[in-house]
Amino acid sequence: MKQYLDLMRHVKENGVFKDDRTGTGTYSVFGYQMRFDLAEGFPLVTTKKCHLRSIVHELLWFLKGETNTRYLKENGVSIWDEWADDTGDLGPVYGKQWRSWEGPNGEVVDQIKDLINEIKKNPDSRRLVISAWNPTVLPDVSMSPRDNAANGRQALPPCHCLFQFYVLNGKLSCQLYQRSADIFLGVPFNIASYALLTMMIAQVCELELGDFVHTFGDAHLYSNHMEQVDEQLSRNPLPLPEMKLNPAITDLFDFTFDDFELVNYQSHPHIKAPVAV
Ligand SMILES: Nc1nc(=O)c2c([nH]1)NC[C@@H]1CN(c3ccc(C(=O)N[C@@H](CCC(=O)O)C(=O)O)cc3)CN21
Ligand SMILES: O=c1ccn([C@H]2C[C@H](O)[C@@H](COP(=O)(O)O)O2)c(=O)[nH]1
Repeated sequence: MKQYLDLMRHVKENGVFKDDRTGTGTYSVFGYQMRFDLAEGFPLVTTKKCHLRSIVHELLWFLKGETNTRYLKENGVSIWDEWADDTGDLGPVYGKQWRSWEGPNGEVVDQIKDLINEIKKNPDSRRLVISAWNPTVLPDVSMSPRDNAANGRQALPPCHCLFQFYVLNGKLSCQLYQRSADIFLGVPFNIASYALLTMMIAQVCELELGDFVHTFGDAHLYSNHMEQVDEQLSRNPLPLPEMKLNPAITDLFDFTFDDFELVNYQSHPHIKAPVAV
């Protein structure tokens, strides 16, 4: 995961102090790109121990089209709790936009289902795009995330907001545009999540693995993560683990937690950091 450490080092060395919505303060750069060849191993950060369980459950939760933290809580995942209202609602976040985007005339679009059909039917298409960015449901900035969720708006605007697939020589690649990136806490999750989604889609579309390309808008290090960043930069990356998917699954929506097996994950110890809310 040299790519991830290079990003961290780049922002530490070139980032400029910038205030942010949470009041924490960040060191920020605008625009950066990383590339991972998914055939070379599963891109899970090795310079700190990452909790793959949370990542897998969060992705399955998006794919179910759910936007309430109930499923996550039932599975011991608490990463979205700070933004949910008292009933666990987050408003129409990722799951809603991916699986049931509402159009102006009441039509409902299942972007993921349509994407799978299109990859199978028309792999050369340049329109294999999914957007979670829906301006009609963005939060009202005068309200807290919880109050927005309680009022039917997104608790937070999507950070990983647009992604595109690309098929060449029987290999599936994916590029994500992430408008805002918490490099220490969020990005290891985002890389692993999209790598996994690409592997799942490749399997059900009978394609080999290509690249995951990760493109950033505002890539930042929170000012209260700098000690953790120095610790992580002092560590050497270890060989990448391997991710095995249950080969019997042929429908994207049939994957469950037990269909994923991470093998040979060697990592340095976990590093704790506070999340900016
Ligand atoms: N400031 C901020 N950073 C984020 O990465 C982020 C948000 N806000 N808001 C929405 C989601 C929630 N995400 C989160 C939230 C918390 C962790 C976190 O605390 N991770 C810890 C513990 C992991 C676990 O419990 O499994 C870590 O060490 O990675 C990670 C991603 C990603 N997003
Ligand atoms: O998947 C995610 C979700 C969120 N983040 C980070 C990026 C920012 O630090 C915050 C969101 O705050 P905004 O003011 O809406 O940009 O969460 C992430 O890195 N990955």
